[in-house]
Amino acid sequence: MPKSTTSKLARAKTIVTTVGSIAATAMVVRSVARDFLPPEFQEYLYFGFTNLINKFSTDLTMVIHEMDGLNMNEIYNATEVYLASRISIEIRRLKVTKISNDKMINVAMEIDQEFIDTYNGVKFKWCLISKTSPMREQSSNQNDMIESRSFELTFHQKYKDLTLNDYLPFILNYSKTRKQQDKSVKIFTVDDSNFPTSWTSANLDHPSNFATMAMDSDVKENLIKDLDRFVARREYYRKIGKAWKRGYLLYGPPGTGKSSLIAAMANYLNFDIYDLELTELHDRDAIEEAKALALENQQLGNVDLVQKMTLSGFLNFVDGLWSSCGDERIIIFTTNKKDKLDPALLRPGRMDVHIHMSIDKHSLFDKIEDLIRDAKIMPAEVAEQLLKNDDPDSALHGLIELLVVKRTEEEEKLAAKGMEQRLDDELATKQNENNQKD
Ligand SMILES: Nc1ncnc2c1ncn2[C@@H]1O[C@H](COP(=O)(O)OP(=O)(O)OP(=O)(O)O)[C@@H](O)[C@H]1O
Repeated sequence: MPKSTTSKLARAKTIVTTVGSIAATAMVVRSVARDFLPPEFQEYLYFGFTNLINKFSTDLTMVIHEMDGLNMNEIYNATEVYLASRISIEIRRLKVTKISNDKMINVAMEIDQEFIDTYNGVKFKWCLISKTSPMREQSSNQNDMIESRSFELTFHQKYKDLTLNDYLPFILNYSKTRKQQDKSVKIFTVDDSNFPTSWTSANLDHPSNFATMAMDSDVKENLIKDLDRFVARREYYRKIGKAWKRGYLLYGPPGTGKSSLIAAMANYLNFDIYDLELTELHDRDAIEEAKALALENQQLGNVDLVQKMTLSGFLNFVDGLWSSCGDERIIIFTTNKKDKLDPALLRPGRMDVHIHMSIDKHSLFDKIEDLIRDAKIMPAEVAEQLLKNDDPDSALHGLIELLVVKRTEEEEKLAAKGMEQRLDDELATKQNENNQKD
């Protein structure tokens, strides 16, 4: 190897070793300082050190604190979610958690770990920092400490606009979509037994989905298309200046699947349900509070319609829900008696899609009813035949064929019996005649 190359390599090796040992020393100093120095002095050292480095650096660091006063910082939460999905094997320490309703194990960055993310070809360095300081105001005990966490985001200062206008909004959007995908669907009901009225929640865990719903296949297909169109149209609603909301009315006799369809829609969209039974809200205050709660939280609301409220009171209630700003909301009204509702309620804008949940019979049911009366068949044989085919029409046609066979067999049996009887009768008559002759 030429001498110059060897010396260059040696120099590079020295630089790498030096940088490595400086980094290692900094880590050791940082943890020793945390263990032995008072927090105020740690802070002083930390800022002195970062100021010194900043004088020579072209980097910019943004600090994203977990809390802004008493409020959670949305960017901090979003960053946690985003980094959890991006952190790779380069990270040596990870935080692993699972809270009871979570579907999966959550992995997150641990304190003092660093991660380099690349976005649009630009490198962004993330580090999770934790600081403790005495709880002076809130606690009487001088030794009580409070922990505050923050992410530090470091990048070349020329990318400040890209970071604020593209990278951070991208992280916010990503985390929102991710949370939506990972969460369990919940059902919230109003608890007005206490004051103030509040929502109580439970996991929906309803097995209903579009595959299990027995309803007209065209109506089902149109409903799925309508929901898909609605959730994809955020920008469209904004452009035309309309609140991003859609109203559905499910009507039909009790037990025809209205509640099941709501569960199927919630499971399909992964939306929470806020269930408002207006009969259970007895006084005006409770209704007003339920409305306020719905405005804050509602994503997919089910309102059971009753006739107890005045029309103007009800319109006020519905329009209040509609006029709230915020993200996508679907409100589903259910009733057993659509004809009793005022047309003002039914107009598009309040209830955009009307779905009749009925006990309509399949066109082949009458034929089956006729055949089954005459055919001698056991219920287990009917069930066995229906299970042979997934397609309802083919399954019913199969059953009809089986019933025809059974009926023919029965007719043949009866005919044979009839013939036997006739022969017996004829024989008996002949014997009688012979006896009389004798
Ligand atoms: N069309 C349907 N498809 C699938 N299951 C149905 C259907 N209709 C009724 N069911 C079944 O019948 C039961 C009662 O249905 P559901 O509670 O959804 O009816 P509903 O119309 O909401 O009744 P109500 O008006 O009394 O609240 C559920 O367990 C559901 O599984």
